Amino acid sequence: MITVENLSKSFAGRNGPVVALDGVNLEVPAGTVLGVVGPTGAGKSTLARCVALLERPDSGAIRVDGTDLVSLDGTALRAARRQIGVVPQGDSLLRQRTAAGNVALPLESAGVPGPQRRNRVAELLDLVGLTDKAGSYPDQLSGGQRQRIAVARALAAGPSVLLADEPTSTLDPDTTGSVLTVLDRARAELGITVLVVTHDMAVVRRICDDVAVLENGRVVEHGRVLDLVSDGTSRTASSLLPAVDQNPLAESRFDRVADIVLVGFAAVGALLPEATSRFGVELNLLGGGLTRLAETPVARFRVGLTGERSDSALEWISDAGASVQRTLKGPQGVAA
Ligand SMILES: Nc1ncnc2c1ncn2[C@@H]1O[C@H](COP(=O)(O)OP(=O)(O)OP(=O)(O)O)[C@@H](O)[C@H]1O
Repeated sequence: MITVENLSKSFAGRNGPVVALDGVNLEVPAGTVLGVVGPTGAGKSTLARCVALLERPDSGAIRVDGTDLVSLDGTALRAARRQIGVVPQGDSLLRQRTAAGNVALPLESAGVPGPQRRNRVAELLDLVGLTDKAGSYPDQLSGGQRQRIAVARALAAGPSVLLADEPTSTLDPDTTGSVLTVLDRARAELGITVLVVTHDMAVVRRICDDVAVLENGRVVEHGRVLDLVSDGTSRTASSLLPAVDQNPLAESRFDRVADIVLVGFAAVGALLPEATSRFGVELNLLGGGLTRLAETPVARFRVGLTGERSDSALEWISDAGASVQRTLKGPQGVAA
């Protein structure tokens, strides 16, 4: 479990201090993945560097399993660092070492004896699916394979927390998938707590349980991904859900127009037709579609309803477990 309490950090800038983090509070439950997103300069990397103990915050606390890392120094700090594996931004492997040699590095530094080290490296290469690349040099690996080796190296010392700063930013969508699978396996098979900094909402969609949005050094939204997508006021929701094209002309033909979000719904296909027959309304799909958030199917549809009992139909859909967000009330276009 990682807890960040009131964390602040400024840097000296040409025109005075630059506030990178301004009273950040976050919690990452043990064995979950938190995605930290936000625009360029929001403070994401600074947060990751502070949690990795590569940067000292000006104030605040960073607790890993209850211990405040900020208050540590000397031997205690070195021991705490071993609890935190870091996948740095960009290409970070040593060119003159093989894949196995890169993974072995932290074990060599920790003085782990040869036979034990070899076993551990073999386990880690297996975890990231690159056993057959043990003897390859970084230049002989693809970008995605290099990142998977960087993840294996970050896991070598047996950390309880893994930090990954933009682990997929230089990769194409296919290769991104293989790196995300490895991060997901680290959480699922080793029970590691993962904090991943990213610009890419596909990373959040694929592996994150929770998401935190940083802007100007502050957390402006934080919560479970599956809760946020059902929250009509969430700014993260629209970038995670299937897009809906705006079509005011088509929408104006209906008595009611609503966005309906269904999370983990096995009967997505059945709910809307049932509302139609129960309430005698005409219900038309105007846009949206299906996606997956990690393993959970999620749908967002924009629907247009015509008929006297349109409101009752929407209420019934909501009672059945969907999030119903009214976007238009009546053909005159008065917002609800
Ligand atoms: N070492 C430093 N010295 C001076 N200013 C810094 C330093 N590191 C970060 N900053 C400033 O702190 C702010 C936050 O930077 P940070 O790199 O944490 O943002 P970010 O959200 O990770 O951005 P990006 O998405 O571009 O990586 C920015 O204004 C940045 O210029």
